[in-house]
Amino acid sequence: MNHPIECHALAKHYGELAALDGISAVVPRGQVIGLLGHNGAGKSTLIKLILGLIAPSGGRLQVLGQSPWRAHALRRRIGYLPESATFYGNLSGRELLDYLARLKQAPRAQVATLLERVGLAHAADRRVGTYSKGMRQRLGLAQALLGSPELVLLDEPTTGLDPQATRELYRIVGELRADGRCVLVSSHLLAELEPHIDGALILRQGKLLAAGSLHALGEQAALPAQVLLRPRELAMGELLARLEAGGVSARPRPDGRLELQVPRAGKLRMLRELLADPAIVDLDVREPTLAQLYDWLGAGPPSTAEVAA
Ligand SMILES: Nc1ncnc2c1ncn2[C@@H]1O[C@H](COP(=O)(O)OP(=O)(O)OP(=O)(O)O)[C@@H](O)[C@H]1O
Repeated sequence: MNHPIECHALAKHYGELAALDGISAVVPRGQVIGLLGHNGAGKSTLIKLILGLIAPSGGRLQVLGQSPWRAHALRRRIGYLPESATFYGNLSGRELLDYLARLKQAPRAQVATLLERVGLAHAADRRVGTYSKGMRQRLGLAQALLGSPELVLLDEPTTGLDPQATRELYRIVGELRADGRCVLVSSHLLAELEPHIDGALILRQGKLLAAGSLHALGEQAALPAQVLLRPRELAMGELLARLEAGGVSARPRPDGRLELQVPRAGKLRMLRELLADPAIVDLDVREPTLAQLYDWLGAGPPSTAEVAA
């Protein structure tokens, strides 16, 4: 069966500039995939190509089994929340969704359900012009879900949302995944995004730097785990000396704990030894984060020399 998004050597040029430079990847059904990259890496260009708003300069792109360029009927099967959604402020939330449901040929009955789902039922009959930024973002999510799209594209979806609304948004994203939809989320907030995605597409200067499940990318990077130790009272010096004698370098932290970088290969053996050490009263293990993986891949912005080249 086709994947919701499949691209091969996909390219988009603006004159001399390769905004996308030969991207090959698939985005599977029933998964939430992070679309990551620094400013100007090519994320919005990829989203516009998927939506069929711009034509590729080369390569092949299939979205829900067809080429998206000028495929107007395909857009009804895709939900899209733009980075800063602007709405006609004189309509109420309900009127606006009613109007968009008609445009998208979505069942009008979905309007009330979606307003409820994004937590806007109480404000459904208020003018959108009176909505807060977070409320407008929720309305944007509701319009993206009209017509029960198979593919949902969310561009920086938590901009302007408070922590509770952010949790609610990711709860809905989780429901979409459970329902077999495919969700592509573009974001710079790696720590916020990490618990909610199955995998990532990481772009840098128009090229695909990495693609795959977070687990597979983590295995590939083989970054060390971070271990935090709390020594028994007055045992810090004794513990540090013992670790150093064993060839382990530890960094004392301002919170009174010791931080160790433990290579994946010897992790279990080292943890067993640490657990048996009477000078340690508490121990935390932290796996490498998406942000560390991102740095390891060198996904940051280009240097001045690269820009000049
Ligand atoms: N219409 C256009 N004409 C010329 N250059 C463009 C156009 N659209 C995008 N670009 C360039 O293509 C490159 C990729 O831009 P794009 O908007 O896809 O990046 P992005 O990863 O979405 O960045 P951001 O995180 O800032 O939104 C950038 O160098 C940008 O200046």
